[in-house]
Amino acid sequence: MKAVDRRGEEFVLAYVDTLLDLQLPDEKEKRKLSEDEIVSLCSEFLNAGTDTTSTALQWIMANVVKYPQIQDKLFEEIKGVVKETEEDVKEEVLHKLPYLKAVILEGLRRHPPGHFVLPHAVTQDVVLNGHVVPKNGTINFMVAEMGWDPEVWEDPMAFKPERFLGGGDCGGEEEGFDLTGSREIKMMPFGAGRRICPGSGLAVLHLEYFVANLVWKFEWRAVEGDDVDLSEKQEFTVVMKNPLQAHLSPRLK
Ligand code: HEM
Repeated sequence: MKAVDRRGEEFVLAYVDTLLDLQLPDEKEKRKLSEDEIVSLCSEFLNAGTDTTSTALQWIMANVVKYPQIQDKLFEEIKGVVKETEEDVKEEVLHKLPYLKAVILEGLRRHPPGHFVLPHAVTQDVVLNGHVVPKNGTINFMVAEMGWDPEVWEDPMAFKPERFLGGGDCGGEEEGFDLTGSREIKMMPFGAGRRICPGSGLAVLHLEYFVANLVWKFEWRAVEGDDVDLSEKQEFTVVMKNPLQAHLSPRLK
């Protein structure tokens, strides 16, 4: 846990350092950022980083509870690389858990916390599929719809982590699935291009780390008579309309 915390802390400090060095681009206004501006950027940064990650975590755990065979497979995979007496799944072993990575990617595809990115503007008139987008026009991207496109994804509304293991929709890409969209865009839960989420690496690390440890330490079961409901509700992010309820039993003796 400490190692992951430290990575988060280093990341935030590096971001604040960047802000302190930042010069506003307007020649007339060239100056360092004020204290208020830094506070507001830090607050934006913390908001952008916490609600998104915790929402994604809840959606992923909801599917882990709804589909016990996915949870069993995850547990078996972790058991293959972590000693039974070991209390934590350490950050260093996460790269040996491809099924865990597939579960996280499937969670971000099926339940992206943001169904849109932040508003963008075009810098010149653009014609897209016969439609003119005028200079300075605001545009956005339907992130969720991209991940649910039946022309790209087979049985898109099903939660099937296997599709990221090669041979499926993602066809065994050797370098792993391209979440940044630099090779091609099949889904973009973090956006794409110059304004892509700067916290995506940290977010995926957190999700892998938390899901691995939650499954390693506890057996998660649905509350009797309560089928996990995957209905959505729009808040700051798209959250579970009926938040996840589960019975947890410690696995470690
Ligand atoms: C699962 C977790 C997360 C998701 C799904 C997510 C998603 C996104 C998306 C879609 C954008 C907008 C990209 C665009 O407009 O093209 C964004 C921007 C941003 N995210 Fe994340 N994010 C997550 C976690 C984080 C974390 C952990 C941090 C920081 C620690 C963070 C910091 C930011 C910041 C500062 C921006 C604004 C970037 C800019 O405007 O240039 N995000 N994020």
